[in-house]
Amino acid sequence: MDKYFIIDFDSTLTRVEAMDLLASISLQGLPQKAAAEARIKELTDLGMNGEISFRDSLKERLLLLEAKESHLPPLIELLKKQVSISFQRNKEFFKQYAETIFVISNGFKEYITPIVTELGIKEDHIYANELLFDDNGKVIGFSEDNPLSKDGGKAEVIRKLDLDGDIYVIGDGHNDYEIKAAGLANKFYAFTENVSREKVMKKADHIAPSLEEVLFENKIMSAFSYPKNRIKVLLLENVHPIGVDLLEKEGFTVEEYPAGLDEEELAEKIKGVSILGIRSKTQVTSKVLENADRLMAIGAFCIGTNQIDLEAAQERGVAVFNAPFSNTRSVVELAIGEIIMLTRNIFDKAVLMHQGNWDKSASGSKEIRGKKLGIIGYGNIGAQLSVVAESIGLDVYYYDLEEKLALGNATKLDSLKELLQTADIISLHVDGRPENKNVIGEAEFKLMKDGVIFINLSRGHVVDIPALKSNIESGKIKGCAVDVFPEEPKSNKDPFESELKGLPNTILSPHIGGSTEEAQENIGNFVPNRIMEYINTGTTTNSVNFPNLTLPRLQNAHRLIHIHKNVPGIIAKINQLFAKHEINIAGQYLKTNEKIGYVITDIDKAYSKDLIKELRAIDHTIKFRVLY
Ligand SMILES: NC(=O)C1=CN([C@@H]2O[C@H](COP(=O)(O)OP(=O)(O)OC[C@H]3O[C@@H](n4cnc5c(N)ncnc54)[C@H](O)[C@@H]3O)[C@@H](O)[C@H]2O)C=CC1
Ligand SMILES: O=C(O)CCC(=O)C(=O)O
Repeated sequence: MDKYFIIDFDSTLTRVEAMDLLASISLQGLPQKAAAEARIKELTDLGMNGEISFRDSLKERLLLLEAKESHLPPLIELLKKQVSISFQRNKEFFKQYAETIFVISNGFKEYITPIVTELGIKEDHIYANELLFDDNGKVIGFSEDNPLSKDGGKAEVIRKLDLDGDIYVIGDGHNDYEIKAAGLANKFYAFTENVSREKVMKKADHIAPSLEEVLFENKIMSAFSYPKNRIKVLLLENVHPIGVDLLEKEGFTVEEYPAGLDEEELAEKIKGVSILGIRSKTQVTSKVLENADRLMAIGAFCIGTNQIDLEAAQERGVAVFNAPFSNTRSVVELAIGEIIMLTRNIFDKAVLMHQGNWDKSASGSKEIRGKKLGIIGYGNIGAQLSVVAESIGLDVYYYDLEEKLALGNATKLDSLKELLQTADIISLHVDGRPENKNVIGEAEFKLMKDGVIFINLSRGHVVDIPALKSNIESGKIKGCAVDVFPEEPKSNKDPFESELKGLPNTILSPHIGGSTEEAQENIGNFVPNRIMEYINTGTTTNSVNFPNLTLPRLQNAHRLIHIHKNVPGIIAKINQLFAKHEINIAGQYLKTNEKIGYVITDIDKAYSKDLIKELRAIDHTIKFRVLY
């Protein structure tokens, strides 16, 4: 049985309403332009929602237009650039199915024909209204004999076509739904790539945010192996709008949530989600991952990834990406600011001022020049702090578990003990790995100099809080800044509880070391791009738990992505299957880590479904997907 596709033009095949564009051309320079354009838009929407008769709406709109034949060529040029993105992507579909695709529109043939024939749609498969012109080329009306100039016209055209097969209507308006309502179509797809009309969507059999959705539903090969709108993205903790926008523009279905979620909530919410975006608060535990039935990637919109069970994610074939440098500078600037504030007792003095007390004295206030800054954890933040601190006169010492290049004049120390005994100011920049729990506790505070300044902008659990509190109270620590806490509120609405509240010369901040507009914008750009590269090409550059592979763009081939446990012989098995199915390998890329193997194979276009089944069935396969 043949499948016929009836496609609407305005706001479906093109991203715009052609009449709106025509109005902006024909009314150019006329005093009534703004008012006429607004009324045309209003009439279009009323017509699309079925709230006024179509013929009335068309008549009134044409009258407002002041259009001439000479306005058509520029209109056509503009419309050519406005073909809907997913239609542009799927030109192959229009060529292959030319015999069964019809465009039926209440717009006008004069501009529709040049646009849709370019896509490969046959001229005699275009049904639309026709303009009438006077001798001077002015538009004076439309052919009223044409059924498409009145309500129910689309149904009438289809009835006359008498198509023998299943009929699928793709459109954004009420008049498209009417074809189904008249019993003339098997399915009505509400096409929402350009506009979403609530009333129309409610009546649709299926919502199609892109043409791929329709093609996928009908098992027709499309530009993407899987419609992007079926990829559900869950973004928690107020990810920057740039990030949300990028993922939406890619065609994914994005759900946002302003706060973090606890384990139970996330374990429920994660079902059906393909991409999860979090910041530092949300714990992605193995329990959450057990329920993650469709998860492909996690984006940590921050630096730290200790909140994610990276090993469990890896074992389930879920790639994790973060933004390793996007907020580094912001943390460093806060550390520098706090070092100066604490060394000068500004925080306590400011509190006194707000209470009406004037305490002008130099006692206990010092310059930072020449003071010894001890950095624990000389990674990206520690090293950047080292450079900036040195440039304003601090004498830098550092300790790291790993061998790190000393920048500038910084002095590397061989033990934590040595660093604690040396520094006047200690700033903690270790990562949040579990082994770092209470890396600074009572014993470590004891080793510090009396009157030390202590700063923790890394993770809350790396410092023993009761020990910190008693050392501030005793005066051993003269000034302290803490930005991160073992327990942090899930959202801005939840209360903040900590033993550190109310202590002298202690700056508490709500985990905002990386919260600058610049950093959040950087992160909002960086992480979605890594995720999209992974989804679209398989590239894992910058993944924190997957073998890093940078792949070439896929050209005229299928890309098969196989993630498996790293046991001997898997590659041999994969390649035996290609040989058995006489598949030509265009390129193969492999990388492993301790736990998993990541193999990408580009093959010629043709392959059988059996090959895919057999590849999936190889023992120790974790995940498999096809890209084209
Ligand atoms: N407060 C905030 O808003 C922010 C906090 N952070 C935290 O800062 C941490 C550090 O960030 P980066 O410097 O970019 O990470 P990084 O991974 O580049 O550096 C961490 C360094 O700490 C070292 N290290 C780990 N444990 C250690 C230990 N026990 N003793 C000595 N050295 C140790 C590592 O070898 C590494 O060189 C992040 O993991 C994150 O938890 C990051 C950004 C913003
Ligand atoms: O801004 C955030 O949510 C987290 C910042 C942070 O701690 C990080 O980048 O690791």
